[in-house]
Amino acid sequence: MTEPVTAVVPLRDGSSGKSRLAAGLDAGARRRLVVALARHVLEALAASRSVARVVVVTADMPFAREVAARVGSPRPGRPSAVPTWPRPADLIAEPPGGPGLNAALEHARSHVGDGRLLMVHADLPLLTTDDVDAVAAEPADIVVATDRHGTGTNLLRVPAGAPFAFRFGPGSRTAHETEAAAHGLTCAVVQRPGTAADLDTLDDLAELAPASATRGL
Ligand SMILES: Nc1nc2c(ncn2[C@@H]2O[C@H](COP(=O)(O)OP(=O)(O)OP(=O)(O)O)[C@@H](O)[C@H]2O)c(=O)[nH]1
Ligand SMILES: C=C(OP(=O)(O)O)C(=O)O
Repeated sequence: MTEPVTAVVPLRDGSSGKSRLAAGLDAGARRRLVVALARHVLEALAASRSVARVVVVTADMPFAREVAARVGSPRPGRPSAVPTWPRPADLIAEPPGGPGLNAALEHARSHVGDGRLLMVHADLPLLTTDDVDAVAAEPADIVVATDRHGTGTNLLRVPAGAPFAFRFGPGSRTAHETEAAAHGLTCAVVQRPGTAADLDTLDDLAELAPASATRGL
């Protein structure tokens, strides 16, 4: 039996995110996409056996509440991913004017207790419960689920109390491996279709558009 994780989902505000799509999608379309992607990720986490608690850390509480309220509700023509919503996400406000993703995750870590944390980006349209359970079960101290290029980090599992600094950003896969080694922690790198496909660019959108979380947008 896998020791459960607390999933931590960083969610940027409702207007500035997905800026790399601005050349092809207007602000309203980007917002709808961010909502659909985040909803998909939160539903996958909620339905995963290995997730005990879901936390969203955000600078935009009204937006996060709007996203969380849609989780588990039926979509027209599609069965609900979570027929009975088992665990609503807890929302944590990051400090105003905070310097970005790593600081937001650090803030979330200081608010959740012991155990194992699983940081999960909110832009993974193919993420499944099996993916989440596989990352949770990986036998290592640190688990990096890298992106399709093998250079980034889409999910990161850490022991809550470990002296491990988050290094999300360009080259974060290597940075996280280096950080693990510096603290004598074992590190596994995983790459599965559902964990590797993050939607950042217009090319990603074209490729992933038929996926469940982005279909029809
Ligand atoms: N709470 C919080 N989450 C963030 C922040 N920056 C990015 N995120 C989240 O981190 C994850 C990865 O985001 P990125 O792909 O780096 O950024 P993005 O806003 O989605 O897209 P770009 O604007 O194109 O970089 C997504 O879940 C974002 O919502 C931040 O400053 N605070
Ligand atoms: C933040 C990261 O990725 P992206 O901005 O591409 O989502 C990362 O890979 O560490």
